[in-house]
Amino acid sequence: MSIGEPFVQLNKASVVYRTETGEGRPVWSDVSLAIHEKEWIAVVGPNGSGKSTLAGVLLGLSPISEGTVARYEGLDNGMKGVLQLPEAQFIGDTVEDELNWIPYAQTLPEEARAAWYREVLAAVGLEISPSRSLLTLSGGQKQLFNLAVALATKPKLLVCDEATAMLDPAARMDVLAAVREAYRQGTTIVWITHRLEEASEATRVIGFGEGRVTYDGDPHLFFYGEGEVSPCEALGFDLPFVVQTVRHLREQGVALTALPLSMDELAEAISCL
Ligand SMILES: Nc1ncnc2c1ncn2[C@@H]1O[C@H](COP(=O)(O)OP(=O)(O)OP(=O)(O)O)[C@@H](O)[C@H]1O
Repeated sequence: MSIGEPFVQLNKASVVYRTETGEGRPVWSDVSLAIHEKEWIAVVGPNGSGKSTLAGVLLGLSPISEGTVARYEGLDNGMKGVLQLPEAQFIGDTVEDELNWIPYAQTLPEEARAAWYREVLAAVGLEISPSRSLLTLSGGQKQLFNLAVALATKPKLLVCDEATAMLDPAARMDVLAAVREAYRQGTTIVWITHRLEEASEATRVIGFGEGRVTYDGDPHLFFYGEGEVSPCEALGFDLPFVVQTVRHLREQGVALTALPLSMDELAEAISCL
């Protein structure tokens, strides 16, 4: 891979779905974007704005109607998706069946596998028996397991579509920790989410709305903006708690030198006052 060559590149891409009556319904059009190694991209936008469609296009599961999509050849099997219906992605019957499909599992001697299963499951905070039938897992457990399987393949590019949608707050923290660790180890992340606070660690935010990309750039600028209305608010979202707090502080005449996005960053900025 030459330096700067993107993993995936969309050029003037559009997606049109056919309706029941045969008409074309555009989801988004004229989308040009490139996903580079070492990025952590949060994709946000209202319901129906086409975020899952983007996931499908990136993963090569959905066709585009116009424009081009190019994928870096060296990605090979190094691209993984964690999609909204986890069970649709399972191929095995049990936890261990599913994990045994991963090529690395096949290099492990039988005696080493149990420890590896535990490690893979623990990465997302799952404590389930390897012999458990996948059908008996709860919705949240299926979602966690699907992510665990994707992470265990150590993908170069991981595309997650609402991977925390069914999770309780503690499990959500576990998932974010696991994704943070994968990112630290070199996995490029595309993170589609409705929870804006999950965009706080991203290196870039892409906002979808009104059938197009409305924002593509720095997360701080997305949330704080430059004018009265930030790009986040322009998409119809309430600002996350941390950003609202900074705004209130500003209104009280307290100006922070940093623009925090997470609670930890907010605490640090306040401690510097
Ligand atoms: N297979 C399909 N056939 C026809 N229309 C579709 C199909 N898949 C999605 N759509 C339509 O395309 C639009 C975008 O859907 P998509 O699921 O990509 O949005 P989204 O931003 O992920 O939404 P959400 O946040 O609700 O998950 C919606 O209007 C949806 O109804």
